[in-house]
Amino acid sequence: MKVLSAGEMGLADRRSQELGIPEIALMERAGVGMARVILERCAPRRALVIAGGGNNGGDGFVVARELHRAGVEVSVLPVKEEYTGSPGTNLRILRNLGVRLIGPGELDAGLGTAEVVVDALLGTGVRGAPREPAAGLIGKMNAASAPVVALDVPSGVNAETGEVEGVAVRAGLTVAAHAVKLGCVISPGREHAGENVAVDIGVPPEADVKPAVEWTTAGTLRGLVPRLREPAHKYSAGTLLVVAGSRRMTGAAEMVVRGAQRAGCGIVFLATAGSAAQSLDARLTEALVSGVAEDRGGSMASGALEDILQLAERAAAVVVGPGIGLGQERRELVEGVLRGVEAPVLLDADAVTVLAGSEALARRTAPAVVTPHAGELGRLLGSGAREVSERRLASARRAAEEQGCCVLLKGSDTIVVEGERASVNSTGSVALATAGTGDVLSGIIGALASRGIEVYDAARAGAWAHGRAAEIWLERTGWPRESLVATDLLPHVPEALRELE
Ligand SMILES: NC(=O)C1=CN([C@@H]2O[C@H](COP(=O)(O)OP(=O)(O)OC[C@H]3O[C@@H](n4cnc5c(N)ncnc54)[C@H](O)[C@@H]3O)[C@@H](O)[C@H]2O)[C@@H](O)CC1
Ligand SMILES: [K+]
Repeated sequence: MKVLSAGEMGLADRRSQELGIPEIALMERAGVGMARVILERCAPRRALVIAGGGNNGGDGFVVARELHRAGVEVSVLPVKEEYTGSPGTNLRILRNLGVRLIGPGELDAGLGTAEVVVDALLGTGVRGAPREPAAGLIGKMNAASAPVVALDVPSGVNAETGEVEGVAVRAGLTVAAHAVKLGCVISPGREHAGENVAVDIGVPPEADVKPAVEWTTAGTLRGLVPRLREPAHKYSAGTLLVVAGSRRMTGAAEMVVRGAQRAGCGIVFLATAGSAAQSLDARLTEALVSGVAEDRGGSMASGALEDILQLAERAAAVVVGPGIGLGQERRELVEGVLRGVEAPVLLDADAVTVLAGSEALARRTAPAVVTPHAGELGRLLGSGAREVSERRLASARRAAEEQGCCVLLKGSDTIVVEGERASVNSTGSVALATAGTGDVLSGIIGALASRGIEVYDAARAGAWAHGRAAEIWLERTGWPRESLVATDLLPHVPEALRELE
């Protein structure tokens, strides 16, 4: 699957036209391809096409003609009085064919009988929140009982960013011209798009564009994760220090360690609160567990820093955060690790939260990666979870710039940003929305970093393998996705990583 931003698609389109391919030829191939997908997937007897005033509406007119040609009873609602250019030509053909054109007054009846509603209202040309009458039409489409297929982009979704400023169509399927639009793989646009499919519209390779934001697939990662080379001993295979857990939170530490072990770490050291060490040592037979100083609540104390830095000297990477708890002492501990550890450091969970307002991360020059979800990133940025959820790519970019580190923003669309580089992960499932999966992810990324992979690549490869492990679990068990628990991922991590060889 190819993913391009709206701007990149516009460039590919302009270049194609400069090479002499007429706009109407691109529109024709787009509409023909989109209609074929609709016929194959939905096989409707009656369809309603809602067409906007731009080229997205023009695609809709071609789709309507193709559905009509295939024997579907089609109604088309053109929102504008007068059409010119390629959309105008295609609307004229519909008139000549006697395809039923309806006005707003007949919309409810059309929606009531349609077996598919085709959203050709707004595409990549939308600017700002949908105005009337588009906004009202989007509401009607969302209230329809028939499935909605969006052409190119669900109307109202920003194809560049995935942001939704006002209302937006909720489609079951989005059929894009040439490439899936970036805004359809980034939340919340991703959820509005449903399944994404792209159809070929004849853009020649000479006109194509290399995307600035990578859609991370096995293909883009292949060869990145090295196989162990002989002779390997446990240290050469990657040593990782995990700083995690507290008296009341031992599971998080365990899952980070296990994730790292399955991702090929040669040896994992765990530094945890003294009172948690014994039980973790018993559970983690292959890890070297050290109990360090803790406060009265059973969380690691700032006085543990010296021991932790000593352990870190033997490690090629360090993961800090899961289950360590909050408060000033943890903040001092995390700041101390950022100051004192030269090896790549991954900060997750509580370690991200305690850094709100701290300058330790921004000051650090050695590699670092933070792996927050929207709430944690919202605290780090001081912008709040809602702002991050609504503007995910922009928020991740801002954090990466302000903190001068790699940022992995968790979500159905896991986004990884460092400097100018950005990527969106292609694997995963809603099954991952369960406790502890983030801990496993930290372990995987930490292990990859400990094996010498730079943090940006470790983060995107780790996210990919983590999502892929969930997919493999679903394929193998056939169980409902709600049933997945975080440790189910572990046996599938090696299989996922093997797909990258
Ligand atoms: N040029 C290309 O690369 C190709 C584009 N195609 C289609 O063309 C689309 C882009 O076409 P356009 O650039 O004409 O743009 P759109 O058709 O996406 O949108 C433009 C129309 O929306 C209206 N509009 C914009 N913002 C609005 C708002 N906030 N509220 C209400 N109305 C608003 C404009 O007045 C105009 O009528 C693509 O999404 C795709 O569907 C395809 O035909 C294939 C080739
Ligand atoms: K659309």
